[in-house]
Amino acid sequence: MSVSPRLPQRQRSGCVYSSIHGFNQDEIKEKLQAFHGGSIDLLKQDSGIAVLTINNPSRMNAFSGSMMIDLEERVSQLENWPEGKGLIVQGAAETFCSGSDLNAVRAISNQQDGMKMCMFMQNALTRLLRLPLISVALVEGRALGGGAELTTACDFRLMAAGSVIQFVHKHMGLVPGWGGAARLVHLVGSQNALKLLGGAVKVDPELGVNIGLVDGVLEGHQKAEGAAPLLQQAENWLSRYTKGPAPVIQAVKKVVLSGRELPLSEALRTEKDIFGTVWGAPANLEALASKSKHK
Ligand SMILES: CCCC(=O)SCCNC(=O)CCNC(=O)[C@H](O)C(C)(C)COP(=O)(O)OP(=O)(O)OC[C@H]1O[C@@H](n2cnc3c(N)ncnc32)[C@H](O)[C@@H]1OP(=O)(O)O
Repeated sequence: MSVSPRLPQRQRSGCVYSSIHGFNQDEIKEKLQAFHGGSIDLLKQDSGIAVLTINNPSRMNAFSGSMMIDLEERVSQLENWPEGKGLIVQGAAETFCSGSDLNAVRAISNQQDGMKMCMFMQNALTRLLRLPLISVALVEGRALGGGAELTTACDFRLMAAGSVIQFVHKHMGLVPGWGGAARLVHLVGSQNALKLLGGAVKVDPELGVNIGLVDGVLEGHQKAEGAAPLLQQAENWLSRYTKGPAPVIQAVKKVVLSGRELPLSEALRTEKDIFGTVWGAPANLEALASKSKHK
């Protein structure tokens, strides 16, 4: 999907890096493929809400190399989903994601491979954030390192009671490299981002809400007798924003995206173009014919 007609070429494809940056996707894919295990599973539902599951429970849902490739492929599938409106990103087996698979990290710890992996994941997560779907990370258990970065590649974050988001990079002698620092600054401001990264702070739901990282707290079964399953709670939470026809919901996401990423004049022109796709379109004409009141 092209984000908008006015984004620069490399943003139009959703990617940050291409061959002009010396990035060769096929080359790094071949390398990543050697580190297998786990999967990224995609379930597209009739409701227009898809569920993306990080699935590598024996390693606390750490990202193997093949899972990085899976992620990129799932994002491509979501970019080509005309009926899509929303996306929930969750981890399997009651935990979110413990970041990069440390076995793969050790094997590609040289400078060159590290840069390539970094560019690959930045591209994939930037495209995830730029999907014309309203996305939410459902954090249950731990979101560590790259897992914490992944949560920032969604529009919203929901945390189950007792969960933790932690940018542990400093403890690994690293900084975020999957775009998580840049996105974190946008979400919580540079002061809070500096505290979270500099202190490798454990963000619980209360702190997350206070600093604006987290948009809602869900009750786990353990806490609230009879509480709905977390995925159901997340779907209910998201459905208030995805109610309506897909072209309208996608247009909502696109105008916000252009406002977030583009300088004002460009964002305004892009908004005009996106407006043009919904003006006089079926949902608009239907609403006009029904003389709906907004009481
Ligand atoms: C730019 C990206 C930067 C990054 O993401 S760097 C990676 C950052 N993440 C980490 O350092 C996480 C390291 N892991 C941990 O701290 C702990 O395993 C963790 C997640 C708190 C869970 O602790 P526990 O509940 O005590 O469970 P455990 O340690 O026995 O783990 C269960 C099995 O999962 C494995 N595991 C967890 N995180 C992993 C990872 N990132 N890569 C590879 N394997 C990982 C862990 O080795 C263990 O496996 P095994 O049972 O010993 O075979």
